[in-house]
Amino acid sequence: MPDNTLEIDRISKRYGDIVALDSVSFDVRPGELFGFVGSNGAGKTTTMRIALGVLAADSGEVRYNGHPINHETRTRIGYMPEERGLYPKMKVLDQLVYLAQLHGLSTNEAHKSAEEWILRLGLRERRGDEVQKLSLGNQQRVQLAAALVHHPTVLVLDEPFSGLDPLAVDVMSQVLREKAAEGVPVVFSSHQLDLVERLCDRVGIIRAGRMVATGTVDELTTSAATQLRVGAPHAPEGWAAQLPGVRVLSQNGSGTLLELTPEADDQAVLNAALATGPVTEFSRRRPSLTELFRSAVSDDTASPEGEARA
Ligand SMILES: Nc1ncnc2c1ncn2[C@@H]1O[C@H](COP(=O)(O)OP(=O)(O)OP(=O)(O)O)[C@@H](O)[C@H]1O
Repeated sequence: MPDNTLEIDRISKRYGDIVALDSVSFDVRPGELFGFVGSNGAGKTTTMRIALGVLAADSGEVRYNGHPINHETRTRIGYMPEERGLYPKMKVLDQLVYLAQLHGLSTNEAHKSAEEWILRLGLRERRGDEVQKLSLGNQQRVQLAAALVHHPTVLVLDEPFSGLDPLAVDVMSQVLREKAAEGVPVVFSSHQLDLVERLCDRVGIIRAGRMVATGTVDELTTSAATQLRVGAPHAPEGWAAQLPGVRVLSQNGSGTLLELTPEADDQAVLNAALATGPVTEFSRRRPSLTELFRSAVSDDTASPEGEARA
């Protein structure tokens, strides 16, 4: 798959007895924002470090533009490591210029790009400060600038939003959208699922080292079990419990929230509700990414590498 796609192809990694990754595969296409989500310890950082080439996989391959990642392609990746990787005693501008030059930019280009990102990320007042004297949020802005300063053609960002204030979240979101619009494949991990849902074109959910779902948020929520809210004020408790393919999620006051498998008959549910008296509400509701995530990471039957399922 050429055309600047980043391909993670069946990568596996063990740390001693711990299986950190078990045949993880997904693609990040040019111009796409891909959200990589999973619980603590699920394998996100390990995957991203392997994608960048700072950690070797036991098996599998990472390709960019159809070729295995090598030294040359590595310099074209903008990477934001989870553990952050700035020199604490170096000044912001000096640091960015140094990193840009390290990735092959000339002194002039490096200065120009560093100044541009300093302005863009609201760091003008801080450009002469040592990184260690900045607040954590500002250090993170510098870290983003460091990932972008050499004009990367791929972006791999490990939890770029953690610890940012709402304004910085907006700036970061805007920058990532712009990079994607320029045709850069962008993958980032995050625990902020509302943000991922809002921002990402596609999402991958990893659970205990295995991909359990990949797809657009729409695809994932459409293929998930449907939720149905039924307003039946006179319905006795447990009125829907025996209906085939139906699970009662909650019942209180006048409302019952049901989860329906694809085989369940919603008209049978409606008839059962009408048999109890008037029905004041009967509405389908798609689960949010957060709900989908909870069910994907807690569902023991989740099949690995399912496309558009959770
Ligand atoms: N250097 C290491 N040595 C041993 N085990 C490791 C090492 N690095 C990671 N692991 C283990 O590999 C698994 C995957 O860890 P990883 O850091 O990739 O998860 P993660 O999804 O990024 O988690 P988090 O959301 O907490 O950052 C975990 O069980 C972790 O304990």
